[in-house]
Amino acid sequence: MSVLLPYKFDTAFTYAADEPLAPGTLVRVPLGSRVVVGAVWDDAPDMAVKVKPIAGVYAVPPLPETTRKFIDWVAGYTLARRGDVLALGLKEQLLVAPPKRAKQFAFGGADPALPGPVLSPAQEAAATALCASVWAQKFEVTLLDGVTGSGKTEVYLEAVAEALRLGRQVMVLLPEIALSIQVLERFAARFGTAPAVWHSELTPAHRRETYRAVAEGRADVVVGARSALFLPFPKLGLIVVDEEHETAFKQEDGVMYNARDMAVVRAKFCACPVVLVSATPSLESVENAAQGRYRKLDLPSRHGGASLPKTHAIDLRQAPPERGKFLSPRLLAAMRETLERGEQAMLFLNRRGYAPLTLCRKCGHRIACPHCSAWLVEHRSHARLICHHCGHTIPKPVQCPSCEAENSFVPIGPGVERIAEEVAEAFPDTGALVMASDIIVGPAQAAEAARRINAREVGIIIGTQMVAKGWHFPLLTLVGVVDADLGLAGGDLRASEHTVQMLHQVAGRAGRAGAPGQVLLQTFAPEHPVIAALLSGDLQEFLAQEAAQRRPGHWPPFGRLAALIISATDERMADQAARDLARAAPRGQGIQVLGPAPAPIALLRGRFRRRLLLKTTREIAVQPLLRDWLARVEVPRVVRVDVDIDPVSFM
Ligand SMILES: Nc1ncnc2c1ncn2[C@@H]1O[C@H](COP(=O)(O)OP(=O)(O)OP(=O)(O)O)[C@@H](O)[C@H]1O
Ligand SMILES: [Zn+2]
Repeated sequence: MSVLLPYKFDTAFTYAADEPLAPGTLVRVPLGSRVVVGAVWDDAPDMAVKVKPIAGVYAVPPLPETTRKFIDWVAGYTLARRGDVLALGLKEQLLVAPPKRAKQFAFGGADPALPGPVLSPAQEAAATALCASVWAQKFEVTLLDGVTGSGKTEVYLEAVAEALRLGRQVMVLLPEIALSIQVLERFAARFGTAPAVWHSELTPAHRRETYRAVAEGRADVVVGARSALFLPFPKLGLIVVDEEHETAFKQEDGVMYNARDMAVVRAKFCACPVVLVSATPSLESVENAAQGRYRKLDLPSRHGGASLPKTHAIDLRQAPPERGKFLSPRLLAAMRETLERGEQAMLFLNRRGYAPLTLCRKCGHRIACPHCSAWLVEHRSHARLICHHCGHTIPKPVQCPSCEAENSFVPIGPGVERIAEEVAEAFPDTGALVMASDIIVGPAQAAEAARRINAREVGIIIGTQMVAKGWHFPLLTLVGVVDADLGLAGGDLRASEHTVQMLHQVAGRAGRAGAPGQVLLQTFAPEHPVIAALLSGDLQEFLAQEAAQRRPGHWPPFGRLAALIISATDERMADQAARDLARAAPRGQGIQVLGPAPAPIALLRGRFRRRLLLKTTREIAVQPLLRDWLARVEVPRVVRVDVDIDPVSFM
């Protein structure tokens, strides 16, 4: 009998059992001197080896065949070891039996018969189409593309209700579930009970109970982060990926997978529909819809007659802020008017901390991280300088290590904390709230932030990307983007696309209820295509331009891309390995290898990093090329080669 272990092995091991066990059965098996968890797998056992007996069987339902096939497929696609993929959903701690007296708590019981809102004709049409797919129980991908505030959530909740009526389970993936308190509340309101949740901040006991409830089919609606994909649903009937364009769906370490794409694969194995939802869909999904691979449903207007916010640029070359400040007079005036009307304003700056750079004003020395090619970022809330890549932190130095001047360090540029300081000076009587991932940590704090905003204790919200998505604050009518040009620099393939998506999403928080919204973009480049797209609101035209730029060079989604990241603590070894790999690179029609080049973050956590990119035309699969390539080059053990299929980040 072969058993796959959730550790760094690609192959399943062979064990003996007294009686045959069904594939997927979760077992305890000896491994060296330990006893570990494993899953009976579908591979043929290796008869040549002397086998040990299994040590025990867990009283948990076996991993369904759809889950096992999915795990094998993800490993094959991402070039990860199968054991590492299995480990994304199976951990020993999850299987510990619950204490005898533990209360069978609250899973399932979502009631699809409770009434939803009365849908508009456009919403109704989309909901009916989705419900028909759910009812048919066959694989189909739908892109639900609707403007911000058009009621996409209400529409997919109807599809969830349909799956529940059929007795099926539903998986809803959200990019940042720990912060998605408002979405969870809407599920609870719609179905009379809170959904099961799955994310990294659950307590071990909560995880264990949730795992069991999913495996036993008791958890009917699971709202989760990307790792929910690997839960052992026995009767999955619908997958929803909300905010499908979000880069947070890409796991960047360990098994590098894109949960949006893998959700489509998961649905295929389960023969169920999958719905990708966004107001700013990715070029990938738009192209898939254009090619007829995905069905597209549109919601062209906001619910209840609310209009989309008007967007204007503030040209900082003509109307700069006061010296040493970051908010222009026009933005400050708009904030004042908004507050006077009893409405709320939001300032967006995608930079945590107080200042991104700290510099000695005597000698120009900048404080960098010793382990990364990055500056340390000052966080006044923590009274420290912090590396955003590795977490290295020091108190702000009193003396410059370079010229020994005292108290000579000055902050350069703004982070959200510095904007909050400026807001406090300009609006001393208005409650302000900073929302950033190091300040609002976890679901409880997110809920408290939402409560304070809704209770009007807060007039001005200052936030990073955390505030961009999903939130619905009825009184919020003004969004000010402090630095709309941030994110455009750098050669990232999708820099423009991602900037448009993020800024359009944050703009979409304004004017969602009665009062009209307005968006002000502070920029030095109002003529830039990204800013122009935001001003016109014509995202289709923008994506068409993006497509026209990417198509000729076979850049995704018009070709395939994989990255090799070569890293070592010794810079020369990283260079040597990168050169060796480059020399052995695959060649041929439709294949191109770029690099090696130092990665944009050339030093990360003490490792020097080099990158190679493999780009092919669409009809060429990159996995066999990569397998063959990596097998032909011997790389010293101390050099790590990470393979990133469909890279999202180019850092
Ligand atoms: N038919 C309806 N009846 C009553 N309220 C509705 C209806 N449709 C939408 N709403 C309300 O309008 C608001 C916006 O809807 P929803 O959040 O579903 O939009 P969305 O398209 O998911 O937004 P976004 O992409 O900006 O997050 C919500 O408060 C929602 O409850
Ligand atoms: Zn660092």
